Formats: sequence, structure tokens, C-alpha cells
Amino acid sequence: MVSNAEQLKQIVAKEAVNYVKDGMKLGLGSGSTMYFFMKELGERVQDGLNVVGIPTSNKTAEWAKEFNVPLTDFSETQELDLAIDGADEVDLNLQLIKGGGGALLREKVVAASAKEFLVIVDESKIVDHLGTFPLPVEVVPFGWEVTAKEITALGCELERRTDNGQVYVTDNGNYILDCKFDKILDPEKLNKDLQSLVGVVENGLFINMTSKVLISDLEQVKVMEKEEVRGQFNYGSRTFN
Ligand SMILES: O=C(CO)[C@H](O)[C@H](O)COP(=O)(O)O
Repeated sequence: MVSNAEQLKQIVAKEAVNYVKDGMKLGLGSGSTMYFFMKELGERVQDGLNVVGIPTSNKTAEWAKEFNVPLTDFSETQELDLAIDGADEVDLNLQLIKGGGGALLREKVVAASAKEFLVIVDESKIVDHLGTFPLPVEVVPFGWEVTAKEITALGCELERRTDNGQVYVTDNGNYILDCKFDKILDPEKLNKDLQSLVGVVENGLFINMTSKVLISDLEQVKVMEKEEVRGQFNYGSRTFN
């Protein structure tokens, strides 16, 4: 039986595929919501849709193979039309925490190379302030203890990620430190502070990278987007300054 959570992921993934146009070069995100997107995209490809994608993880590359979605890489193309990805938290300014699945580095590179970055989530991911979800920070293994100490000094408690009792290693051969800050009130500043530390490869704050988020509840898919003119954001009937 499909759970409500899975159903919400399927619904938003299905809607997101409508944003894909023939001939597009795509960035293909990671995570369980993206699994449903890849499956749906594969069906459209089967029906004749012509696209290529760059995967953000080995897992997504496996799904692409499974669903016959053609892949490319950055040696072939350096500009993508559209990147699609899930997120762990989305705030009302469309800032994100990503990296729950450990793919944040490639996800950020891919999103940064796309003309548009579309985020797909269910409503449980929408928050007033980022930070309930521990922020994943990718660090080099060499001297990670020193890097961890520096990160802790920014005001968090952290744990090195493990998987089934083993140290978790990213597709890039690095570690992930999951950092529990209280509320992240200034994500832009925290992003800069983290990136200034030696040993930090990337962190899961995606700042000003997306202009559109699709959000599913059991009845519909809503669009939260940046209203550049008025400097406001709309989510359903709510407007935020
Ligand atoms: O950032 C990610 C992986 O690094 C995912 O997009 C994020 O964790 C959301 O995953 P899911 O769709 O499984 O909730």
C-alpha cells in the first residue's frame, strides 16, 4: 500500500514533469521524491520526449539507466535548461536546506549551472525558519576533526553521519557533518561563514538559487514563487513580505 507521504511525492513529481520541454538539458536531483520524477520522466521519454540529463548522484544515474533516461555530463554541456530537485526544508524566502541524502555538492553544482532550478516538495517541508532539519555540511576527511571544531564554534552541535554503523562517505569521497543549529535566522550569512572555513567543501544551504517551488498536499500542487516586482512571496493564499 502506498503511504500518504509517498503519494505526496508522486503527485508533485508528476506535476514537475510538465515543466520539462522537448530538447531540454536537465539537472536531475537526488532523493526519494526524485525517484518518482525519474520514473515519470522515463515514461515521457518512452513516449518520444527528447531530453538529456546530468545526474546529481550515483543513485540517480542508476535510476536513469533503469528508466531509460539519456544522460550527459559537463564535458558535453556546461549550461542546463532546468534542474529539478527535492529539498529537506524550504523557508518563505525560498531558501533551502538540502543534503539529507548526502548529494548536496553535486546538487549545488548542477543547480548553479541551470537557467532555472525547480524544487519539488510536499507541504511538510515548508518552514518559517530553516534549522529544524540538521544542516548537512560536506567536509574533506583529512583533518575533519579540526573542521568540525571550527563549525561547532559557529553555534551548533554536530555529528559525523553514519550509515548502518559505518562512516558515511559521499559520492565525492568526503564526510557529512549534520549540524544542529537552533533557528537559522540569517541563512545567507551562515552560508558565507561555513564556506570560509578550511576543510568545508560545501554546505546544504541553497541561497537565492530557486525561484519556483512546487508543493503538494493531498488535494493539489501549489506553486510558491518569487514575485520579483513586489519583493514578496506567495504560498497558496498566504503572502509573505
Ligand atoms: O537533498 C537531497 C539529497 O541530498 C534531497 O533532495 C532531500 O534530502 C530530499 O529528499 P526526499 O525527496 O527523499 O525527501
